[in-house]
This record gives sequence, C-alpha cells and structure tokens, in this order.
Amino acid sequence: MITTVLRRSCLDATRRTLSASLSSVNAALFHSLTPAVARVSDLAGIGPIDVKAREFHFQSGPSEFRASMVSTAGFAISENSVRGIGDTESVGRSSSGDGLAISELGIAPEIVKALSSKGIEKLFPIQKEVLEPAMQGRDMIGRARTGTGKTLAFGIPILDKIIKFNAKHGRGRNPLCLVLAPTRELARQVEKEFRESAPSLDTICVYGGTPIAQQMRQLDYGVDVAVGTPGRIIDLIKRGALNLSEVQFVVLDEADQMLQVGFAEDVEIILERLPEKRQSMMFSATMPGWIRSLTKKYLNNPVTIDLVGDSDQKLADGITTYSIIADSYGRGSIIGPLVTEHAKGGKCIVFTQTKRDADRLSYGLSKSFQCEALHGDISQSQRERTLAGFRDGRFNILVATDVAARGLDVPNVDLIIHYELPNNTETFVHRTGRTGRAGKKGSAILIYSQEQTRAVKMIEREVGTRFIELPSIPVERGSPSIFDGGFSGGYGGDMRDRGSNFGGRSGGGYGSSSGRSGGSSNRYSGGSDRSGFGSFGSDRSPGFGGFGSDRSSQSSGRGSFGGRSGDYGSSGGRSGGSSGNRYSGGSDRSSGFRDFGSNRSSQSSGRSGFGGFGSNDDKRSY
Ligand SMILES: Nc1ncnc2c1ncn2[C@@H]1O[C@H](COP(=O)(O)OP(=O)(O)OP(=O)(O)O)[C@@H](O)[C@H]1O
Repeated sequence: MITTVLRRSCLDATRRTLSASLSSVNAALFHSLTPAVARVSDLAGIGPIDVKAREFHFQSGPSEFRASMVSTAGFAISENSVRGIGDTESVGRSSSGDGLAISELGIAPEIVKALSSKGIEKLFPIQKEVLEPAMQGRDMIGRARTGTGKTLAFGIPILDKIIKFNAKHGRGRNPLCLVLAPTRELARQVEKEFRESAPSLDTICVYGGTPIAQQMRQLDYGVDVAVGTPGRIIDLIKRGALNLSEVQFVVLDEADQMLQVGFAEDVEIILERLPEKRQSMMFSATMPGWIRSLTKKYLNNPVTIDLVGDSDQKLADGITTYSIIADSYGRGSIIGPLVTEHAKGGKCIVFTQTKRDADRLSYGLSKSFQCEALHGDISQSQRERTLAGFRDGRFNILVATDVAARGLDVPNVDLIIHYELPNNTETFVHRTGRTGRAGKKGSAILIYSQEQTRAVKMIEREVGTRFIELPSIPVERGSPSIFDGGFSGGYGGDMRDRGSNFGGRSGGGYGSSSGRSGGSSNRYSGGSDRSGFGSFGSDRSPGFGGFGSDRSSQSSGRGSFGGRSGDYGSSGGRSGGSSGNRYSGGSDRSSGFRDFGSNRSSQSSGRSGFGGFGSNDDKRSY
C-alpha cells in the first residue's frame, strides 16, 4: 500500500510539474487522471498531450513476444493431455521434457527476473499452451490439474501486456485487469503472485472483512490490476471507487465455482460493467459439462485449452489416494492416528463439511497436535493469521471447511484428509489438490462409512483414481472421544444419519446429539438449521465470515443492484429468500450418495441442477 501511494504520488508530482506549462483545460484533465491518460512521451516533455481514453491493442501481441518460441517450448513438468471440452477450437497435447527458458520468450525482463528469483525458469504445460493464444488476445477456457500453474498461465501474458502498454502509453488510474476469485484467501494469493511477478505494476486485492476506505484510497491513487471477490467489487463499483471502464483483461479463477447459481448473478453484474472489447479468460481444474453452455454467454469465440480431459484421471500425478472405513462414532478418533502415520510430521489439511465440525475437530486434535481451524465464521484477520501460520510451519495441521478447498497454494502439504465425503467430485478434486502441487508428491485419505461404499466407487470412476484401502482402526465405543470436553458423544448414535452423508444426510447429525441447533432436523434445511447454528448470522456481520462480510458491506448499499442478499460461501449469509430451496433439498439429500450422480447429471443438463446440491452447499458450509 505504502509503495503504491509513494509510486503514484511521485508520478503525480511529475505530472503536476509538467502540467503547469500546459493549457488549463489539458492540465485539469491531466491532473485528474480519469479515464484520460497522458502518454509517456508527454511526461518527458515531448509532444502534445494526447488526452483520450486508453485503448489497449490487445488483438496483436507485443512485437517482442516470440510466439514461435512458445510453440516449441517444452515443459518444466510433464502433463498428460487431452481433448478439449468446448465446442470451439481446442488444444490439448501430451508433452514432457526439458523446456525452453522463460527468459527466451521475449516477455518483459522484469517478469523474467521476478520469476527467476522464485526459481521459476521454465513454463509449465498449461502456461505454455495458454501463452500464445493469450498473447493473441483470444478469449479462453483453461483447464489443468490442481497445482499445475494456472495462475501464472493467465498471469504472465496479462502482466507482460500491461507492462509493455504502460511503457508506451503511461499509467492510468483505472485497472486494466480484473481477476475474480471465489474466496478471500484465493484472491489474496492471486494478487500476491501478480504483485511479485511484476513489481512495477500496482495491484490491489479487494475483499470483505477489511476496511473498505483503505481500498477506496488505494484505488484512488490508481492501480493496474484489481483482484477480488465479487461482493466487495460490486460494493466498490457502487460507491464510485472502482471504475471498470478500462478493463481489458478479465479472468474468472475457479470459473466453475464463479458461475454457479448464486455466484453467477454477481459475476454478471460485474461483467456488465466491463468494456465489450476485452479479453476474457476462465480457468479451473474442473469444468463440469454445464459450463459449456455458459461460456457462450461470457466469452467471444473462445479457445479451449484442456489438459485434463474427460477420460483421464483428474488429480495431479503425484497424489496417492487412500480410503478408510469408519463409522460416525469412530471417525473423530482415527484422525490422530492417520495424521501420525501418514503426515509424518509434515503439513496436513483435514476437510470437514461444517464450520462447527472444523472447530470441534481442531479443538480435539489440539490436545495432541499443533492445530488450528479455518472457516468462514472466523474473523478475517484471524483467518489470515491462521493461513500465514500454516504456511510458515508454526503449526502443521489445519482443519478447514471448503473455504480452503480451492486454489490455495501452500507448499509442501503432505496429506489431505477428507473427514467426510465431499459434496461432489469437483470438491473432491479441489480439496485433494491442496497436496501434490507443482510436481510434488502427496497423499489423500477419504474416510467413509459402510453405507457410502457406492459413493466411494463413484468418486473413483469420476476422478479416475483408485483408492488404496487402509486397514480400519479399531475404536472402542466406550473409549474417550477426541471431542471430549464439548463434543462428547456428538458423533455417537448418529450412524444412520452420517451414513447417508454423501447424498446429504438428513438426520440431526451433529446438531441433535450435541444439543445445539434447536432441534433442526436437517442441517440443510435452510432457515431453521441456520438459525440453530446461530453463528451463521454472524457470517454476515462486518468482520466475520468469509464471504459474509463481503456481502454485508454490499448489502449496505447494494439496493440499486437489486441483487440477492446471499453470500459467497458464507454459509449463513444466504438465509432465507431464494436460498431456502436450495438448501432444503431434503429429498435429494436423503437419497444418499445417489445424489452424487444425479446432481452431476443435472449439472450437465443445465445449471439448475446445482440447485439442490453440492455447489451451493459448498457456499453454505464455508
Ligand atoms: N513454471 C513454473 N515453474 C515452477 N513452479 C511454478 C511454475 N508455475 C507455477 N509454479 C508454482 O506452482 C504452484 C502451483 O501454481 P498455481 O497455484 O498457479 O496452481 P493452479 O493450477 O492454479 O492450482 P489450483 O487448481 O489448485 O488453483 C505455485 O506455487 C506456483 O508458484
């Protein structure tokens, strides 16, 4: 922030000096730095001021960019190939081998140097495939496995173009690039990667749970790249602080999540405010069938770059998957032994379905391990401290909801434990993908109950992996629970409920046995369940909840957008209103893992299929 202020201030000072000699009209325009921009040559005192809206000539790649080098570049890691998923031109190729250095591609030396300082010298496969069409200004859908470098795949060409554009035309006030991400943590990470890869550019990360005034000030000084979550972006637009009229590059990271019902409305509000002439890109490790029809709406003649394909295994190469059977009663007690045996002192993320379980499990584990919880009910500052502590190795076990499932890049996570079956295969892929990143090895353990055997097989089929079955760990019914001291018995006696979990367990599950929740009979049943939690509401209060506070600030002034009052993932944020139905799907859920399949098939037939299940549930359970 300070750097930004100084940098833009210095620029302004130069401009002020120069503007003294200009006509008053030009000087005023020049000084204000609104959509008008002065060329670099003007700043140097050469030639007249060219006051006009900036135009980014993205259709032709910068002359320095050597496309031919890209097409012959090899890879730093290997990636299996595949076929495209779209009905447009597709790319997918199998290649491996020692690749051409990034330094030889003609991209801005600043980027080459910055990447090199992080040990990034050669392109990963997705980066290589994306570079040329991105440089040509093509809209695209990019899909590659988790941890294979999608951020830099879109980051390198965009940053390169902006650096070269700024060098030629000077800097403006409004962002040229907008990246939308589904979670605050991911937005921060993407912005950091952009900032570190192109230190001369001004980047901003905007998301809820942090003071908006500071973000408004920073925007006022001028930025080149804005990264953020949709809620806060809309809020800033409404307040007149964020002007998207000059955006030339827009990226939907984790596109399949961003385009799910509930998210898509806000994405659309934002896209409507972008210039029509722009380059749009969508990236994710998962692109369900339903996304195809949507891309037509958002993308212009896109090229599809799919390095995953439908038939191949969907996980990164270095990941070994295990499964272990445990009934509801014993589930909490086997986590310790699994961590000890399989993480071997390294980093481990345990994914739970609910915030409450994350807290409880973390509490239980903290008696034996250094451990913290991460979910949407935790204040943003604490969330950031927790993630930083996990990255830095201050503690090694993170118990998280799906707020941590997508995109987060914490190096050297050795083990993922799915404490419960995720809601859908996409979530399984993303959760599991927090390990085995950038060519490293990792393991994932899926805990399931007898009743979920078919669901496990379905995951195997859809994800293209084979689970190695671990011997079950005996747990005596009378033995002390890991949750003693607040959760004793919480998992006991609910076996039937928990057994149908994959499809959506319909029983009281955690709630009834622990005495909370005011007798909610279905934790997905919308209002009553959420009110039972109590904490759901607080999601929406400032300072809370992942996406919640994002939206709480929106709701303070979003009237004109008329948007839903829901929330990004923030679970509780969506109480009532339209979301009620989505969560009420008792019948869907009670049908057990069958839903897994039916949900997916309804997804592919259209987005309405998401209504009942997984994706919205993801948001709810953050
Ligand atoms: N060319 C490269 N050489 C070495 N490391 C790289 C390269 N490109 C990216 N990385 C590193 O690989 C890691 C994973 O990258 P990134 O987070 O972009 O993956 P991703 O494909 O977006 O994953 P996800 O699907 O989980 O979001 C990061 O730590 C990044 O710095």
